[in-house]
Amino acid sequence: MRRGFLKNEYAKTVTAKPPTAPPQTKAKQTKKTVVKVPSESLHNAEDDAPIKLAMPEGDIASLNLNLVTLPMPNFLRPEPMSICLIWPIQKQKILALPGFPVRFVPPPRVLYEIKPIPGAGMGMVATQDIEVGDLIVRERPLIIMVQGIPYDKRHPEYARIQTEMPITALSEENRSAFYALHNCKGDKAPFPAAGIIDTNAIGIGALPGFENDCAAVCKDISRCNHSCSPNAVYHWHLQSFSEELRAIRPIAKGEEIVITYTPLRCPHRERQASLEQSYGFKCTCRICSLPAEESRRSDARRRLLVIASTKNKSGDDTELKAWIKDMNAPDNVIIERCKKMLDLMDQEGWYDENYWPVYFERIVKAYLALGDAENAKTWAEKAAALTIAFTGEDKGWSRVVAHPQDTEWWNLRTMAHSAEPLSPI
Ligand SMILES: C[S@@+](CC[C@H](N)C(=O)[O-])C[C@H]1O[C@@H](n2cnc3c(N)ncnc32)[C@H](O)[C@@H]1O
Repeated sequence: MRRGFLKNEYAKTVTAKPPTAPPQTKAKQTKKTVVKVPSESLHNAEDDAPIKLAMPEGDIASLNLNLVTLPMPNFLRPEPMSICLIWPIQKQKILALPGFPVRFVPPPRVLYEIKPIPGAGMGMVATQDIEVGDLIVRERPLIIMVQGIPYDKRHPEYARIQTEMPITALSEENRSAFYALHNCKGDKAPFPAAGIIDTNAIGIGALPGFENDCAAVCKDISRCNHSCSPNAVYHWHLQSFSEELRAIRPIAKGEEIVITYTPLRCPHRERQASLEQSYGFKCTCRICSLPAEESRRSDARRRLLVIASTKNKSGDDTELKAWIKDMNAPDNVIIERCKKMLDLMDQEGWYDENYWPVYFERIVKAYLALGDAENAKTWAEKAAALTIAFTGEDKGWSRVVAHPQDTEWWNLRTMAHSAEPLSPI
């Protein structure tokens, strides 16, 4: 589960496009700033086009990887650092990023503890109530490396030396923290560090300069256990060179903080097989513990969400625009349909970044088009919290909360209808 980090496209203002409006509204129009309702998929390509290096399959270790401390020790501003095993070009590109690095600021409050979880080793547990979007952890990873290095089959000895290099370079405290992490591969791993990396590494996507994904091992985030109804999600923030973990559902004090290790769109049986094979455990989360009939319903709900996502795309306003003009369509038709989809997500406890944004976007736009500021704000607030949870930024939702009347959707349906000629008596 890996997302690119997005540029804030929505912070900029644009000149108002005059809506189709009755004459009296037109007369009052002045040029004003229009607030945009965010409507972009949360997925995005990396800004920086990676350079393609000719890399023979399975021959990773023979190439010239460098051991680098990033962001770069600054003795005037001591901060945690990550030991990285990356290509020289990546180091150059990262250090050349404008404004890099953004200062590392730890979360204002400690919201969790790491403690034993029955049947699941250690895990992360909330020590306070946590709201959607709240920052739970911000961490500079212990180590970062190009994926696949420990398992270079053509040069197994060299692979071991390379993998252990960044671990050797860690401080004694961090090295102990690394070796204290769980190794679900046991003797099946070619060497212990490979098993620990395999069990705990988090995908952070490609770093600038090279197209292959990198993986990070973190002291605390790597302690999060799995659930098929996760209440938290992590994302990589390149500018501060840190991994953030945020809540995607309210988490009560004492509740375990859980993420997903596997694609949640897959049916129960496939999820179980993948977790067993890659992480050596049988998932007993709420969804995986459902009786057979209920479990089939859960699979069907997930399938429905996947199918619906192929038809409903963020930023596609065709349906909304047709509804705005259609006098015969009920006011709540789009809102109710979208709420049903969100209800399926609630039942599953599964908020997938590919699925929820489009429904929030449509609900907010529909309420705006109806001139219902209160409901538009309530839903835009929820969308802001979830967007922050997945990306660390609100992407412009807070502006919609603050200025619903200044959005380009405001009152569109109401105006379209009041502009209709009266039907003859
Ligand atoms: C990244 S580690 C998570 C932290 C780990 N529990 C520990 O003690 O350090 C992944 C391992 O945790 C265990 N684990 C994670 N989620 C689990 C779950 N839902 N049920 C049982 N074991 C789980 C498995 O042993 C898995 O290989």
